[in-house]
Amino acid sequence: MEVFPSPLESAKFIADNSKDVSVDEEGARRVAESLFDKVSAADFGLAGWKSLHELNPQAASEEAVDWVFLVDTLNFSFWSEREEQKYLVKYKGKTHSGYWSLCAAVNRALDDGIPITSASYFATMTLDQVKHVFRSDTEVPIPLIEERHRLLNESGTVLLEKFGGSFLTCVKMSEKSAQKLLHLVLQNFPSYRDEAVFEKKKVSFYKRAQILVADTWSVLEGKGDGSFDDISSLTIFADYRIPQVLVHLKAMKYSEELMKKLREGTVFHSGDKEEVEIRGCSIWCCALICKHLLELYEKKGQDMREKINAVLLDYYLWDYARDHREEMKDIPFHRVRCIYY
Ligand SMILES: Nc1nc2c(c(CN[C@H]3C=C[C@H](O)[C@@H]3O)cn2[C@@H]2O[C@H](COP(=O)(O)O)[C@@H](O)[C@H]2O)c(=O)[nH]1
Repeated sequence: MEVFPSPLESAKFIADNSKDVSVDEEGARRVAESLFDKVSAADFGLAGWKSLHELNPQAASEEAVDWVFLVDTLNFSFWSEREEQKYLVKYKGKTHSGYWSLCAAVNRALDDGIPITSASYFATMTLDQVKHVFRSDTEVPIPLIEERHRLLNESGTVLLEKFGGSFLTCVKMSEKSAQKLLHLVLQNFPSYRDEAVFEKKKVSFYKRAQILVADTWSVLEGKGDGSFDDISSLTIFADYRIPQVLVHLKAMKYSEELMKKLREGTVFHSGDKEEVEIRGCSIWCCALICKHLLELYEKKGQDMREKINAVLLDYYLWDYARDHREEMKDIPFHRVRCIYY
């Protein structure tokens, strides 16, 4: 497998050479200050993954780990061309959109007795079965349904052939190292190789691979096979919501030219210069926010390295973006239709 620089090294290189996106160091510092009191709250930590999100598995079982693998294999591209016409899934009396619509559809299937999280099932699912499981409660189908079908078959087959059908087997092979698990996923599951070329250099983001490791850490509550001693080595997950919230919080800025393209709803392609700059600067910006937060606590004699890392900062910012849609509506998100985020 080709060797790419890590997402953090890539992000530094991109931020140093970016033309249309800039990280505002002062803005990042102000965001860190505004989060100072929040990071010590209980739901900022690992426990929030379950306590704040009813659709996430509440157990820490092998089945819960398989749920995480299935969901993160499909955890991409929920945005719709028009806000008023989008894929929605009704589940237990609530209507879910975006990422949560995926989780709702998975839980709906499980309640209906469809073993959607079992590799032996999704490795050989037909397109029609995938369409049924992920059927929409509006006229708008889930985006990229054919790609989702291909990824289910591909990743289910690898899971059966190499890991006995259980992602927990893969986790155990990582020997409690987040980086080892990240690289096992990249080596064995091609759809997770989220890479690009920028200014003639190879760069990586590994959004789904890193969130898979992070969600595995979360579902196992940071204990046992999920007690990754190097979880802080992960970066945030470069999706299309984190950039939006960083610009909203004035920690990152777009050029007038880029803002114009985004406002016009321009659809970019994976690897486009604008997309790479947005994603790389987002990762670098959050690394700075984490650094400033740790320094603020250090000044008070507190070592918060167990409580503050890019994973928990990401979860917080992503949930913030979800809860502040209205206030953020003037900040456009970048549109790329792809299987990476
Ligand atoms: N950076 C980052 N990106 C994330 C997530 C999640 C789900 N994680 C939740 C589960 C447990 C945690 O507690 C989180 O609350 C989904 N996404 C991405 O967002 C986009 C969907 O957005 P919307 O259309 O608004 O639903 C899409 O690219 C999807 O891949 C995250 O956590 N971080």
